[in-house]
Amino acid sequence: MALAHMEFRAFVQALKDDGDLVEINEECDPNLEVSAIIRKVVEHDERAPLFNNLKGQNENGLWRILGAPNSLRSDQRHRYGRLARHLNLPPTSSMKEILDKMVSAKTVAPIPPKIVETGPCKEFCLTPDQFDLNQLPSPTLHQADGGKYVQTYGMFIVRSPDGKWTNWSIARAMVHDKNHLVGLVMPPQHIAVIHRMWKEQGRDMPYALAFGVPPAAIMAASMPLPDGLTEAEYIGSMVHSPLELVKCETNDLFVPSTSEIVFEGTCSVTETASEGPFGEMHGYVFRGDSHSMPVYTVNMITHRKDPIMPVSACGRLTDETHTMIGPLAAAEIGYILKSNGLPINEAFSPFESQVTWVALQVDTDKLRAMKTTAEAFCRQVGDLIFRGKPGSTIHRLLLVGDDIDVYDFKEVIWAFTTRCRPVMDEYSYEDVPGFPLIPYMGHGNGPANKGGKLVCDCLLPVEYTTGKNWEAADFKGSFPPELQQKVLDRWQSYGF
Ligand SMILES: Cc1cc2c3c(c1C)C(C)(C)C[C@@H](C(=O)Cc1ccccc1)N3c1c([nH]c(=O)[nH]c1=O)N2C[C@H](O)[C@H](O)[C@H](O)COP(=O)(O)O
Ligand SMILES: [K+]
Repeated sequence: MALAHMEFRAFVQALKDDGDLVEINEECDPNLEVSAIIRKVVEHDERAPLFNNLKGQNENGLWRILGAPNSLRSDQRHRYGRLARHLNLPPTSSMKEILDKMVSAKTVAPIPPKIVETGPCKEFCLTPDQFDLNQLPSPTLHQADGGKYVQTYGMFIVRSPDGKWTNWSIARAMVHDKNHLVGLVMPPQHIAVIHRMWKEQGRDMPYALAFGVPPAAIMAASMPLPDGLTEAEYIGSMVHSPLELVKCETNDLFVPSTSEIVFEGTCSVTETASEGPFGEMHGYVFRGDSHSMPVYTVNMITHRKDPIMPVSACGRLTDETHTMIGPLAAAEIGYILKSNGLPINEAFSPFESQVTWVALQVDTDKLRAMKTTAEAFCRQVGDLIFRGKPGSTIHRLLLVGDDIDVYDFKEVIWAFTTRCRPVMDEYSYEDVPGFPLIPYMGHGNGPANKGGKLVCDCLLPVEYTTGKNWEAADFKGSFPPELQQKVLDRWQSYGF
């Protein structure tokens, strides 16, 4: 058995070995029942459900469903265990260790993938006359959704017309008819950038949609890596070994050879259909919230025996749209700020902000050496992030001092509520792209796609000049270390 981060099926086995899997063998209905179970799981950080017996499975077991593939564990010591298993890290890894791993490949040479002749994903091949996406167990995830969102944790593979750039990303798609999907293709996402390139040439865009890819790959697919970067090479250097890819049957794209299921086809650059509404990552589904989006033709399905379809039933906390989209954007944002010489130690997107915020821990010694002002510094940070793609889903950047652990929301909200004077310490951005999925944008009072962003300065003025002039009125901040140690040593004997 391969390693969990390199093969999806090994990943599922690793969850089972961790006691982090519930195998449901009684028949479940992909119409809402499966998603209701997944929603209850992710709202309580329960074990991941593997649905082995779905209504609509075909004679070769196409398909089973793994719900909550990258959500949280209830045991605080293994809270991010499922994310860690995606990256071959110990299940006790912290979010910092996970995000550092995602950024680690930036400073090493890319390792190109290895092309292999065939692989498990080729065990079965179905032409359009042999499948009907409406008869297969495509799940309906929320009762108000506009369709069956079969694609929520698969990986789109698209390539620029000149062949130089192959992008891997997660973007949602729902069943349109027996062998068509309609999917969200939204600027500034790379799938939209590449789709535009094909549109300008008047040619439909070849795509592959691989489900149950190597977990390390799906993590990079969900990260806003630089334009032009081919994720396959990035992942290779991140895991220190080439990914094994196999050629599609109906186009020249390559997919991970151990993928559970592969849809191959072309994405129209002219034909659109109604996409949505969809129960989205900020926790809402608005009736009537549908838009014209490109139609994908499915020209072939290849798959393993008894394949597993991963499903992210997204919405309110805490599912893959929170554990991945925010944190991975924060990792890229932190990297951009550091590589521009700004004194940033850590970056994280708090789940409690519905991943609309990124908190940035500032190295205040280096900040003071800059002899800058709050306004100048905040504008420097805001201009770098809000005018770039990685910040596109983030609407608040919080600058906090070195005493604040950005991975702990209690710390972040304490600094925000006590050190950032509303309005005066906030620097607004109304002339930058906005994220329309956030309800106050897409269903609010202002333009859906523009503005509504802030840099919030949660550093007190002294932190820019002479340094912290306060002590925290708490156990660690207001008592001599030896007394703290004495109290800790005697805690039991006191009677606690
Ligand atoms: C982990 C996850 C991620 C996304 C999405 C979902 C999940 C589980 C689902 C499918 C559940 C929900 C869906 C969304 O509705 C959320 C969303 C997020 C960002 C932009 C639009 C929608 N979505 C998604 C997403 N990107 C989108 O372009 N339409 C999408 O449909 N993303 C984010 C996207 O993968 C990241 O932004 C990557 O950086 C994109 O790669 P690059 O373009 O940077 O190379
Ligand atoms: K990506």
